[in-house]
Amino acid sequence: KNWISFSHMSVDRSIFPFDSWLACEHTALKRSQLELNDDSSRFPQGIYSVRQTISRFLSVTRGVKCFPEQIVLGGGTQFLFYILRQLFDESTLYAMENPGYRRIYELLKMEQMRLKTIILDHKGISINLLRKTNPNVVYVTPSHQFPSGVVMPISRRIQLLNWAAESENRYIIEDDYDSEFKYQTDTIPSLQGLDSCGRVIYFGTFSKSLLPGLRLSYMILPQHLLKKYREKCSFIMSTSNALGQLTVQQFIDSGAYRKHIKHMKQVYIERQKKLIKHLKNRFGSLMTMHGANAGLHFTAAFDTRRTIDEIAHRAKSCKLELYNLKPYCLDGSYLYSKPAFILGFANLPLDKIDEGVDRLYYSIYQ
Ligand SMILES: Cc1ncc(COP(=O)(O)O)c(CN[C@H](CF)CCC(=O)O)c1O
Repeated sequence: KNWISFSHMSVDRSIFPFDSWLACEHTALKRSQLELNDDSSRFPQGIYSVRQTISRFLSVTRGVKCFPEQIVLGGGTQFLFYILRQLFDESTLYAMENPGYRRIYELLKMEQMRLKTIILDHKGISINLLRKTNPNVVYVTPSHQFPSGVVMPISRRIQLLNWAAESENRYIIEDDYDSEFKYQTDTIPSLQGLDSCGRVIYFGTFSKSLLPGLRLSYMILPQHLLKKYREKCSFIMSTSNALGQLTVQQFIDSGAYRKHIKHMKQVYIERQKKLIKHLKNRFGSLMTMHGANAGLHFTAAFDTRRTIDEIAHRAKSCKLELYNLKPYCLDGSYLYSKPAFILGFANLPLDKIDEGVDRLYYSIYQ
């Protein structure tokens, strides 16, 4: 039998419009030969006209307010984070959510940055603990907290912005990951769009809405950090390839992007609904779910005496690709009272859901 995947890592290539992507790449190649081979493609922030398209599209979809000049394109979120770090001095204290995005945690640790983790409550990062920790820079994922799936409500966003505005050297890094897919709640405006003091550094990526292999991500710097970036980092050449940038621009400007997101939402919402129905039928009160209001995964904790490792072993033996929350519990503390897992449905076709739930049941209870 074949593998069935609850992975949250990738998107479903079967619904990606490769034909229209190819047409956009063809147009980009024909139209933008200038940008492709002169030094504008090495511009550290990425091609200007691409940044104009992204700035327009973010203002419509996320209420982000920025000039193309404030956008820095890069080959991945981690790389942009690495660049951003150069703008702050060694004494900067960073804080991030726990559970949280381990790849950023490990990056800051590797750079020997001062780093504290802050646990969540049901509205996202705990404001009380944030005040106690008193960092200079706090990294949050408000759209669909990674990995717990909490959607940060407006009230908590305002509290966070007020915290940042209270003192000079305070910033919020808003990683707007997984912001394309909202279900029950309608779109909540970005922190960046609500910020009137220039304290929010906005991160975004095309890895979820297009393809992870594209490696095109972006950060938006407030004016005074942009000035510092240009003084310190403008010798670093662009790390996102020009053809990828120009193809994304064509894909967005032609309307194909909006159409693709709409299509993906329809497909994913149907899968999520069917998956949740089957899970509830099968597991009932043995399972508690969180974070299903948005994104391409939610989490589920199970009442069982089996350990996470035993469950992981059994899942593997029945060819079920299943990720648990242990790797995202930073600072070595497992934050859950029961075995908890990430249940992604981006790579789970409708006709595999039944079998997938059966294999999950086998892994945990049989
Ligand atoms: C919170 C968060 N911010 C950004 C990205 C995107 O980074 P990039 O493609 O480099 O732009 C991810 C990507 N997360 C992984 C892919 F889904 C899964 C988790 C894992 O890395 O283990 C992420 O979780």
